[in-house]
Amino acid sequence: MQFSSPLKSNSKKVMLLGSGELGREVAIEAQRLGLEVIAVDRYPNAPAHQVAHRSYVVNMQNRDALLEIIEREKPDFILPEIEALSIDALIGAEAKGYNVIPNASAVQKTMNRKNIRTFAAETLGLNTGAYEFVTTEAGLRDASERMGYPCVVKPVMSSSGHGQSVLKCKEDVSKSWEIAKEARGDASELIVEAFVDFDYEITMLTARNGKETLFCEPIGHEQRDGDYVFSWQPMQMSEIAKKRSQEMAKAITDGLGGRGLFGVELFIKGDEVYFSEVSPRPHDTGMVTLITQSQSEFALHLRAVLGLPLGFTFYGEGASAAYKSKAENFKPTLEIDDRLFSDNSFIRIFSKPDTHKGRRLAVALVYDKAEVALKKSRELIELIKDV
Ligand SMILES: Nc1ncnc2c1ncn2[C@@H]1O[C@H](COP(=O)(O)OP(=O)(O)OP(=O)(O)O)[C@@H](O)[C@H]1O
Ligand SMILES: NCC(=O)N[C@@H]1O[C@H](COP(=O)([O-])[O-])[C@@H](O)[C@H]1O
Ligand SMILES: [Mg+2]
Repeated sequence: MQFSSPLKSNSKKVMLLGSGELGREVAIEAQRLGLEVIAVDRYPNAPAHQVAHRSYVVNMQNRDALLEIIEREKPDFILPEIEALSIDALIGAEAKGYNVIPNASAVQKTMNRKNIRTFAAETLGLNTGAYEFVTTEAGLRDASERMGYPCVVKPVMSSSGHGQSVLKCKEDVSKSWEIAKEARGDASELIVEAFVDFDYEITMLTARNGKETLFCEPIGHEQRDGDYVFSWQPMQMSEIAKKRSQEMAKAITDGLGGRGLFGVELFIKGDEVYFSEVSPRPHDTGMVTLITQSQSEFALHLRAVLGLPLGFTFYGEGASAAYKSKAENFKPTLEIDDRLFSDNSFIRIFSKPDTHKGRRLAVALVYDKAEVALKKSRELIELIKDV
């Protein structure tokens, strides 16, 4: 394959739609391969804006605004980095011959929990917990009665736990309805899921380059309020659960098609595997691969997109811990203890231009036996403070 220099008439261009911490790592890997990087997001000075050749600020849910930037830049690859995008723009771009990663239909399915759940469970026949969709508070009340308590309520379009709640009893219905409404606006739907009492949950990073499918070692993770706080790799699993997880990851990624890396989220109970959801792009819990693999999930994403070989070396076990802001701040400043800068631990700061309570600002990475690394990352993350 030929690799040109950026900013030339024959440059290869990648356009990131979403320029957060995950996009920033993709942008850095793209720069390393001589690609020209265009970073788009809804606010200025987003993390990937700061390392791209050019950046744009636009309402990415506006079809015309997004298509205008695509037509102006004519990227070789369009890499969706978040879910909240105008799908009409992506379908339109694909129809005009643009290469949307992994493809517009996969983006459309995965951005909406109803689409991906019915595709996985009903079209592909993958094992999931019970689920129903509702559009009214009365519908939610009835569905949760049928489902039993606890059950999990989520807007069909949301991520990082926004609008999500666990319904523990009948009396929680109104509260859950309100929580979901705040995050979803008023036009959408909710999924009511039976609570899966799993032993542990994993992300199976799965890359497809058009010729082969490659799996990373399973990543274990811990979530709080629907958002990741700790992840470690590898997650110790029985051989049978690991094999079933890979089979499920293969089935869902084959079903979605296209090239790129996917984060397949699975719940494991004993040897039983439940499909939860899938990101058609690098996954936040996969930031641990920045320290465990010769080719991180971000590097593998680009290799897959470009159709390059997917090999990599697993350097060794490790863990990651997300640092979330404690307060609103227009000048985010972190006080980080020297103990984070050790032989086998370090920190990546995302450089977000402003922050609010709960916004993820940095990740601590520890290279050690997974159990030890996780314990250490729990301690180290406490040594960071908002100033
Ligand atoms: N049906 C369920 N039973 C038990 N736990 C659940 C269920 N659904 C979600 N959870 C828990 O909540 C977490 C977040 O759920 P989910 O992945 O669906 O939300 P999300 O907002 O898409 O998160 P992200 O964007 O960070 O992946 C899961 O990783 C899991 O820990
Ligand atoms: N689980 C999805 C996920 O981790 N997405 C990552 O968070 C950014 C948004 O952060 P922000 O809300 O702080 O702008 C996204 O741009 C992406 O990098
Ligand atoms: Mg998830």
